Amino acid sequence: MENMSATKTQEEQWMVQNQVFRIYDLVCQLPPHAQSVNFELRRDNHIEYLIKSLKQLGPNFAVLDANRPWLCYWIIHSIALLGDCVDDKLENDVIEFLQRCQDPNGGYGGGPGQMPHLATTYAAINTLITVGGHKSLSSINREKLYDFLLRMKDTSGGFRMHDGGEVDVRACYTAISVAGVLNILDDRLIQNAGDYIVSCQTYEGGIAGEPGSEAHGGYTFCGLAAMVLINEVNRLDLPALTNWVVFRQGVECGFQGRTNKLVDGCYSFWQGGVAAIIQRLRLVVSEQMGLPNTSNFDSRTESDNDSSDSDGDQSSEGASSPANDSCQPIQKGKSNDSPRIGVNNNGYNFIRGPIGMRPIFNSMALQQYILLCSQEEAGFRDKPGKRRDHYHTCYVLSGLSICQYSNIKEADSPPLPRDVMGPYSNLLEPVHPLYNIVLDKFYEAYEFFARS
Ligand SMILES: CC(C)=CCC/C(C)=C/CC/C(C)=C/COP(=O)(O)OP(=O)(O)O
Ligand SMILES: [Zn+2]
Repeated sequence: MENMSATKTQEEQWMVQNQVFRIYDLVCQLPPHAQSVNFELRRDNHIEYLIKSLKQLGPNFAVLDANRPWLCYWIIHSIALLGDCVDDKLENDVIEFLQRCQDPNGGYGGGPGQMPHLATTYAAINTLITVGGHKSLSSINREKLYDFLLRMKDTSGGFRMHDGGEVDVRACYTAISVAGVLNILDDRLIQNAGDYIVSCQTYEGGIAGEPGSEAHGGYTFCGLAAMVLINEVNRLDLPALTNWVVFRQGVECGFQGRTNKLVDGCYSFWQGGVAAIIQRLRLVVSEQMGLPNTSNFDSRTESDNDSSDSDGDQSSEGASSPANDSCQPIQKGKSNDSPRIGVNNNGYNFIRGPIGMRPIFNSMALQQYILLCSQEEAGFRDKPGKRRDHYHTCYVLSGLSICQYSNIKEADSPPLPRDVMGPYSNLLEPVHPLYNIVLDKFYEAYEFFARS
């Protein structure tokens, strides 16, 4: 990768970007007639739709034949985001069904007896963690899963989706994500994975599925989250990535997945999640831009009227910093020789530390798109004119949660009412942005797998 040492041009670029967002804030301000618009989240309807869907599927979850663990994840995660859970019988059905998808040699297939696949493995693990409890968490055969992950490891450093399958950034993320959350991530799995992901960052700044392809929000999320989990995020060109993602929010207020394409509700998470991760990487971003760490590019304007949000947290961003895990000296494109201290921290410090940066996207505008354009009477969709589905319900709700918590400065602090579009009762559960698992469930799994 070309030498990206900080130049004035980059600083200028950043300032232009901020300026664009000032203008964007104005454009997206609600017009006077919008006072009467109903921004309420139809929580009860969504829960009813989701639980009904799960019940209708029966204990075999028999639709989308090769994607049944995904269906479990989309529905169970959505219900958890909405602050609810399913009854014991349904929970049990889910655990036992996923048990039947678990391959004797590790990993989960799309249905019972199907070949294990990294995507359905990720969906199954995230579902079981979201269900939580001893039966669910102990149903995962971590030893065999580790063997499966190692078998999927490719000589390039990346991973294959399944035996004989394609190598891409999705595979890197799903492998690293499940290994991280189950506390089985080690140097053998990590080896050269960063090289592969770095080779997928494009001239636009986003990350593509494979080297030479087009940058896309889905893959950018996967690549960035994986690089944080393996402590190598400083090898990505983060100013370029930031620049790319901020310009993916369209005039419709939703996000697009790639340049010149239409906005779509599901990118509220894929791109919104990227933004949420970058907000926790302030030290690395400022180092890469050649700005002093005391640079105050997250300060609020006076009109925000929040003096507690001055830069007084600078020192606390040290040892316990979320960015600390990833903040070795910058070696873009190069492998880090230093030991990976904290690699088995698995995203815990990342989420616990203070958040160093204000949102880099227009969170209120995205919430408007979600509540007015993506929300149906029950369930969520890509855009008006499209039909609701469980995938969009899951990722639109995940994106809404990201928006609502995008202005908090500390994990566990509740958002201010002014940062939640519509009534405060719209507030969802927070998610861990590296895994897209509801935070409480992540903590439960973190403790469970730290012990076992
Ligand atoms: C964890 C995991 C498995 C992540 C998957 C990430 C993800 C959503 C990747 C997107 C793949 C892709 C190129 C979609 C383009 O679809 P399109 O051409 O229909 O849409 P577009 O016009 O919006 O680009
Ligand atoms: Zn979509």
